[in-house]
Amino acid sequence: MASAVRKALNIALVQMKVTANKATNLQVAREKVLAAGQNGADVVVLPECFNSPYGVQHFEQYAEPIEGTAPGESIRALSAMAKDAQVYLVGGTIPEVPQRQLYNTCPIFNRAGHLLATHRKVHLFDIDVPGKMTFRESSVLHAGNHLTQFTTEWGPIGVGICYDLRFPEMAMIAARRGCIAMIYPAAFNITTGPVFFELLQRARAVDNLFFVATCSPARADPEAIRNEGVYPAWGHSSVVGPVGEVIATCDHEDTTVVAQLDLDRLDEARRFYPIYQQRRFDLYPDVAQGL
Ligand SMILES: NC(=O)CC(=O)C(=O)O
Repeated sequence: MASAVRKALNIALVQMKVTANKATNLQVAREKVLAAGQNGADVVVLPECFNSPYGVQHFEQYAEPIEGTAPGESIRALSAMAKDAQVYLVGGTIPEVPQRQLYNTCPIFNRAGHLLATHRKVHLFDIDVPGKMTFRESSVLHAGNHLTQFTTEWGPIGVGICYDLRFPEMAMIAARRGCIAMIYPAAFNITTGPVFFELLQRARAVDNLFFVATCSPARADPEAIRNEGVYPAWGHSSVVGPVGEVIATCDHEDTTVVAQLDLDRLDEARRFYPIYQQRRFDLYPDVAQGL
């Protein structure tokens, strides 16, 4: 008898504290990914910049190659974690240096530890909110040039990184290519996080009637933020369902958020609100490009 297709997948978001010590970050990530796998996770997500502090002054020092014959230590460690935990691993992001140019890149592994895909942050985080938050990723990073999806037994899943969440086109194209979810390793901050983070996740979910999951670093200690200029991550890693409902979330502490993505929820939302059939691409053909 053919085995029934499972209609739900378990996801775990590892909101870990990131330090200046790469080896410690890799070890902490490993422990948490293995624990998530033991607790039944199918897909585990790490935060944006999980192996290095988040800041343009740090990227070069922590950067590694991802693809090719000599991947860096973070990639070897992530591959082993995915294999040992038997999970799909959306491996947060690391600063990537394929040759001379730097990227902020998310590597994605299957349960055997094979690299399935990489997503290079497409929209770089360049903002200036005077006196609160100035960040200019483009001063050292190059932008990625492709949209990313990977295949699972539940359906394809799209991947973006943090600032990519602000661009609805990316999630919409993923949805129209059949994705059941978008996953974003992210590091919003205490200026933009309270205003935008949940709102953007709920917007992307309800725009497309699919799941959205984000994974942030935990917030550093207040003294390190005040005295050493450490990036003040917002935290609040979350899973949002197809009608914009927050299924699981947290504050800014070191924790793992778990949730079930029940595909019946997605089918039901699309039955109740048939926007996929009702779109009028004849009136907005420029948005129809990109498939
Ligand atoms: N860190 C980011 O890429 C994005 C962010 O913090 C924001 O959009 O706000």
